Amino acid sequence: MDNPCQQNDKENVSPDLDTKRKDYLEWRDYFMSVAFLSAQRSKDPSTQVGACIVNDENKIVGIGYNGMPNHCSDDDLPWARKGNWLDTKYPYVCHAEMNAIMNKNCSSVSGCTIYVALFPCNECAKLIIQSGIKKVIYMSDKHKENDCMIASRKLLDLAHVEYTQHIPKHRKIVIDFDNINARHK
Ligand SMILES: Nc1ccn([C@H]2C[C@H](O)[C@@H](COP(=O)(O)O)O2)c(=O)n1
Ligand SMILES: [Zn+2]
Repeated sequence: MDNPCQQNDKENVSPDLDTKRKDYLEWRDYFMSVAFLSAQRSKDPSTQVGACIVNDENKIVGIGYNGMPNHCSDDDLPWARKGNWLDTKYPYVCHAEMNAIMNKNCSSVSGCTIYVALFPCNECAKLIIQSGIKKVIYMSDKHKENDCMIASRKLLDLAHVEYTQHIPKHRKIVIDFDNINARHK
């Protein structure tokens, strides 16, 4: 007798639902996406950066984005890029890498990898080195020629911290809540 719960009618079996997915997110795209999702929390009007720290078991141990320090209202501090230095965001804003390291949910990030949207500046390179992070995976190196980035590479090289540009396998990753809601109705 046919079991009504068992989908054994060949015509009703969708090959896509019986076979392991092939287009799932591989680890690197996944962690870089987490960094980019975190960047969406940033209130910086011009550049939103996210960072995600991962241990050698592929577990996320820290996430951060660029923003003003804790207890310093981001309504009271400037977000400008130009003008008197003290009236710009630069002396105040905490970089994504710093926040990811400070937000760590384990005792140490030694030996971990940090995924970050932009190549780390020299100040973040120092934090990365001191925290024991061993690998930087970045998406963009658009300020490559700046002195800060030259200093950063010098420090990372001396400290034997590897850095690699991420080449995504998935060209586009979309979270479409409307579509998700429609499919779950
Ligand atoms: N690796 C980086 C590079 C930059 N940031 C932050 C710092 C600022 O909030 C913003 C850069 O501003 P811009 O000069 O492009 O207006 O991005 C970071 O968190 N991590
Ligand atoms: Zn930085």
